[in-house]
Amino acid sequence: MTVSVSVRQVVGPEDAARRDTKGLREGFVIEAMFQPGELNLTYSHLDRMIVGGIVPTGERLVIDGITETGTERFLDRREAAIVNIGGSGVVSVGGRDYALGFQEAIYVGMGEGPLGFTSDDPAAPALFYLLSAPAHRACPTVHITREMAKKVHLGSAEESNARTINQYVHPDVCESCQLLVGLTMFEPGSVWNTMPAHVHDRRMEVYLYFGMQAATRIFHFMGEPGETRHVVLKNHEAVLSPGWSIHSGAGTGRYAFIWAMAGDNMSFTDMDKVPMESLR
Ligand SMILES: O=C(O)C(=O)C[C@H](O)C(=O)CO
Ligand SMILES: [Zn+2]
Repeated sequence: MTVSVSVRQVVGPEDAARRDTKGLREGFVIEAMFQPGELNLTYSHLDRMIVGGIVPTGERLVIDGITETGTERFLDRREAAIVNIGGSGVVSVGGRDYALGFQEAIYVGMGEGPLGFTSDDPAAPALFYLLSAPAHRACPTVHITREMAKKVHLGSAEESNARTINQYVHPDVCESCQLLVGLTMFEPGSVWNTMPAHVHDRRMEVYLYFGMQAATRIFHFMGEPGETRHVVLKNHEAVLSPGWSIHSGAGTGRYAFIWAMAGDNMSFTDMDKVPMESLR
């Protein structure tokens, strides 16, 4: 079993504004993360967030150590959150097993590990989405159910953006050092996320779009408010968002997404709203 790790360097706003579609995708989009039997990680230099897709279909997949962190064990100086967006499965943390159903999550504190991943049914495998950021203290490992998530209702049918933000890793749900993770779901017919748009230079963010039909596409908007660009994303593609970039999308059909942030604070509402007149 191999853990594949690709590294993404930081792209600045002037560079991003000059890139063509291919260049934007190379800098920001994470494709083909979820592959049967594979454990694929992307190490982003945006707040050193690691983003991964893990699909166990046979032997247990394990993350113990990766050379990119320069530590003996993966979580020696990191925390992690794992959300299951597939069939039921088990995440083992230092030998303790946690059964994770669809849209259940686990927060894993610094110093824990190794992390093991199995699916209950290899024909309907678990799809484990992993996020990990540097940590400075050991917070307790917590199994987070859908019911435990803090719910925030936003938007309206008139604005095509009625949605519920489920906050999984959030100070009101469980302790963490800098990770914030949640899952946003839409009312039928609502297609817009995060519009009006915002930026938060204090925290990077990464979106994973999922729950889509094969032909559904997300037009994901990024860039500085006065220099917006878009990338077209399909099911299970993720997009990195630096602090200077808006991160908003519209889907051609039903979808949901997982957002995750790391940076200087854990205040979800600390965001700079972008007036519509500023968008170009
Ligand atoms: O639907 C939304 O709006 C979101 O989910 C927004 C993200 O949570 C976000 O951008 C937090 O900063
Ligand atoms: Zn945001």
